[in-house]
Amino acid sequence: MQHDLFTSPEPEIIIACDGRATLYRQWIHRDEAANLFDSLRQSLDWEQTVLTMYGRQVAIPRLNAWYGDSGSSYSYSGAYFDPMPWTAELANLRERLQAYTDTGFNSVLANYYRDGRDGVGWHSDNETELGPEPTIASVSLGETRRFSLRHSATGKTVLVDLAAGDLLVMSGKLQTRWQHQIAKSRKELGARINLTFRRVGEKG
Ligand SMILES: O=C(O)CCC(=O)C(=O)O
Ligand SMILES: [Fe+2]
Repeated sequence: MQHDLFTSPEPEIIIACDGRATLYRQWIHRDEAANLFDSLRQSLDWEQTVLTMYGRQVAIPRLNAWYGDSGSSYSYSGAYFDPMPWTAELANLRERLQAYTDTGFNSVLANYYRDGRDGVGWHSDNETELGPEPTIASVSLGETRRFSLRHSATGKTVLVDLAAGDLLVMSGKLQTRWQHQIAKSRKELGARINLTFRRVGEKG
């Protein structure tokens, strides 16, 4: 059974004001996290998204892939994604996350940071399709990277290093009151995969 591949760590409350961020360190056991990283790196259909910004074509500094139920299409910084059907591994993770967080997820955005030069700039996951107070479950695999959260009104910043197997659950008003990023780094860093499970509303 898959059950012993997952742990039940004590939650660490990262943010409890103007939204919630809760960290479950090593939610996936180290060995299993390493296997999953290798497998997803090879099996997911990684794409280079190119956005049009101020009339120029800009390749975002990471690869990504979008999986989900059919109908859960999603726009992200002006790019449209139609999800690919769930792979067995992603479907299995979704099942575990749904049971663990008591939330329904219909899609997952996978990000692949090849090295320290890849990252994601300050943003909120506040697209209307996600609804006003989305619960987003973020699973990290591979290299440890620093995740920063910044409170929009006060500028208060909270830093958390996300390591292989860690689960971060963001909910409540977090996506309206806070922004987050994975800063680029000058350090020699290995590759990292992050999976953000989301619930996207059906579009009319
Ligand atoms: O890589 C991460 O930990 C965060 C990714 C993220 O913020 C996003 O996909 O919206
Ligand atoms: Fe995000």
